[in-house]
Amino acid sequence: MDSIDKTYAPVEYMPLEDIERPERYRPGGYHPIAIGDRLSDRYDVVHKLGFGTYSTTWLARDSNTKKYVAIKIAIAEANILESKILNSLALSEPSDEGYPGKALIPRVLDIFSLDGPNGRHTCLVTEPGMMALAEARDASYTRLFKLPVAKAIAAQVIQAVAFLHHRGVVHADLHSGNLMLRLPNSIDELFPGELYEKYGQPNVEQFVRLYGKPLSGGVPTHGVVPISLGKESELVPLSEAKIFVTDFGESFLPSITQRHHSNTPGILAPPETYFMPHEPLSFPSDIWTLACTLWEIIGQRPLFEGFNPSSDWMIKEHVDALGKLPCDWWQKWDARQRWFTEEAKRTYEGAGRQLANRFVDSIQEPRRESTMEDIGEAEKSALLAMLRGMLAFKPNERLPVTEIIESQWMLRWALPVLEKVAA
Ligand SMILES: Nc1ncnc2c1ncn2[C@@H]1O[C@H](COP(=O)(O)OP(=O)(O)OP(=O)(O)O)[C@@H](O)[C@H]1O
Repeated sequence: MDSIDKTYAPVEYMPLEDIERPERYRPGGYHPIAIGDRLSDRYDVVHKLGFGTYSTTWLARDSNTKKYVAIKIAIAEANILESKILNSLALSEPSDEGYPGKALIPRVLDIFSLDGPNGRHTCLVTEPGMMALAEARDASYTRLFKLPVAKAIAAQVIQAVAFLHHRGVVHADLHSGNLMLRLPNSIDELFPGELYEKYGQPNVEQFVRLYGKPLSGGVPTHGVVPISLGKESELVPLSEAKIFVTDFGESFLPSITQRHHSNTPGILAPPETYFMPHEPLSFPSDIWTLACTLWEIIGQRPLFEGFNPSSDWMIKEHVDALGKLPCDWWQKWDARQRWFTEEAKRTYEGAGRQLANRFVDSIQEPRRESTMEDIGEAEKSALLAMLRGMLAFKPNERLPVTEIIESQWMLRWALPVLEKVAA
């Protein structure tokens, strides 16, 4: 979402695990919701699905259709471009033929506004997901998907990006927290009481203001821990390896909007954000982030690592994995001597991990240790060739998605598995 203040207010309330900070229920912030609320005369709030910087998302039962929906309630006065982009993607265009990725973008089922103590909030109604891929991995000890499941998911993410780029849209935040496993339709057969029996009653905790002060107006009395509808990543069967892409809050059309910054997590941001800050970002920036995200879907550890990393640390990661930067960028990078000689060799012997080592540490060994299928030699070459093409330093040298979708890895190893899911 564009131009929204991300700063956090000082701590005023007891923090609660897995619940949004109550400080963010303030004018211009979240809208207070309680389980059982009826929204827009139609949707009964049954549970909470999650929260982010710009919104809280609730599971509700649509009294008209008797189906469950996700209602994303934006912070007040937010400029919601997300619904405009989703609505335009939903329009039928003859050129969409041959883009299966269209089915992987959520349809906006309804949109309405809510007025409350913190302002006017746009509410976006879409299909509810089971859980984000990131959540399935976080719930798992191995942090791995079975290999066929990972391949089927990766193929769908590529198809989704192919459709978005075909329609002129850069997603701009393609991480595994924004890729959602689909819920089986059978969930709609459960009444809310049965849903609670299966997944547990909402876990509701009281918000407590520090120093015995009363809650500020606009803060709900209770917070709700999000429901867990899914399972650990390694338990996801191939039949459930169906996804959709969420959170178009960062998305933009390069033909209309000049975007120079990336709000995607630092470990996924492309190097042009550091070296070409005056050039607008475009489709290749999605391709870099897509490569990092495909790696995480197939492996156990991120491709590039860092905890709250500085840009210099990230560039060091890129050079370790992929080799020396193009000459002009190398000269521009003042911090290079902290880690490298002028030939881009590490100043400390043994330090630094190349792409091939990362492939072993992150993908092959963890898979073997978890007694899961690993990747054979021919597939490994095809996968690494595709990823290397996606990770070209200069954005204009990166593979476009039209070539990724036709890559050996996609055609020979990923799509055939995806076809089994559809069958
Ligand atoms: N359709 C959905 N089905 C299930 N859960 C959802 C859905 N949409 C959002 N969520 C949950 O809500 C969380 C926040 O949603 P989202 O990332 O879209 O919000 P945001 O405010 O734009 O956040 P940020 O930009 O900080 O990621 C997600 O991580 C997910 O857990």
